[in-house]
Amino acid sequence: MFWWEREKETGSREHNGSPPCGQVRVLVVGDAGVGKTSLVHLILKGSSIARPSQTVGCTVGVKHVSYGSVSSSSNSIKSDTHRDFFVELWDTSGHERYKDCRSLFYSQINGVIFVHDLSQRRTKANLHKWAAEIAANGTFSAPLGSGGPGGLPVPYLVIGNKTDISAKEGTRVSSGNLVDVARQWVEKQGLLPSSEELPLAESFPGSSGLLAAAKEARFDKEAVIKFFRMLIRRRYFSDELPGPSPWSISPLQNSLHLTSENSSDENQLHRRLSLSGEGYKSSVLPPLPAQLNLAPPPTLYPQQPMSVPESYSFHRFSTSGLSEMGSTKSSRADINV
Ligand SMILES: Nc1nc2c(ncn2[C@@H]2O[C@H](COP(=O)(O)OP(=O)(O)OP(=O)(O)O)[C@@H](O)[C@H]2O)c(=O)[nH]1
Repeated sequence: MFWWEREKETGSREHNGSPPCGQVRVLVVGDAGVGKTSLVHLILKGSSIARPSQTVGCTVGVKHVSYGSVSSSSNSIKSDTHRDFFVELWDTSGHERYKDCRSLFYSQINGVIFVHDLSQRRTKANLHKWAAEIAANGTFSAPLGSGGPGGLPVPYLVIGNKTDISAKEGTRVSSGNLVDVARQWVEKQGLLPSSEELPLAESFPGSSGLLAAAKEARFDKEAVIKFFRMLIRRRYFSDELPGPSPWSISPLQNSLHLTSENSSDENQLHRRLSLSGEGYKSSVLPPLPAQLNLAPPPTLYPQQPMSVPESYSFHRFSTSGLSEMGSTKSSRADINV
């Protein structure tokens, strides 16, 4: 099954009377039960989901993200411009059952969010397989000049979930994954019908990581939004980048927890712009530089491939390096939501 979900808060709203003027597509992948659907819900709604059902195939959610820039005219007078964009979040099922068909959803990808369960080390190691699968079977929009993990040619973000049950790693096992194992066993026996309803949520300890994160506002929303904006910039504004990307800085600074690295104009931009797009006040705006020669697709489908010459070294928006992605060591560098 495949359906389209729009963000309720902003999806039906057209800021400033203008529809969003482009979109980027982000795949959300990881093993079954790591919390992809929960994460996407948190990103879209800003709240936790109590009992997510297992994703069947793929679910697409859409978030509005505003992107702006400070442009300089020839007479050195600066003007602010900003636009709304769709960020499509393609939440793909991590279940083995969909392995053969899920590459259907690996189409025109701008970026990838990898999710793993901090209490289940193998889910982090498996991210390499996910990266390789996507790299081998996907098509990409605005690809990087060189490949990342598994040859993945687009920026990615790694998110470690279930911090609440990973605290005593090694001494405690995620009950959620025990349930998953049980579910897989039951399915293999042919005992579980297509409804796939097992009471996953009820098996967890009282506080869930995402739930707690949502309640305590610990969710690093800004880092995620920054990732989305970076993808928007790459796709639609790449000709605004005169030199190396602000992300292509020394590896030591490649941390999602570091905001100091973002002393670029993009960070100032974040301060100026509302994350949710609220306060979007400007009237009719001139075309953005990249749009002068790029026609954004009028609808979400089909997304047109775009070739962007990558003459700069691009930083992957992840603090987990290739090797670490396959390692079992948990890293402070991941966003732990
Ligand atoms: N303890 C705990 N449980 C969580 C957390 N996040 C999600 N869960 C639970 O983990 C289970 C699986 O979450 P989902 O979001 O459906 O996982 P998924 O990765 O989308 O799973 P698939 O659709 O099967 O690929 C659900 O019962 C969630 O309530 C968390 O941070 N902590």
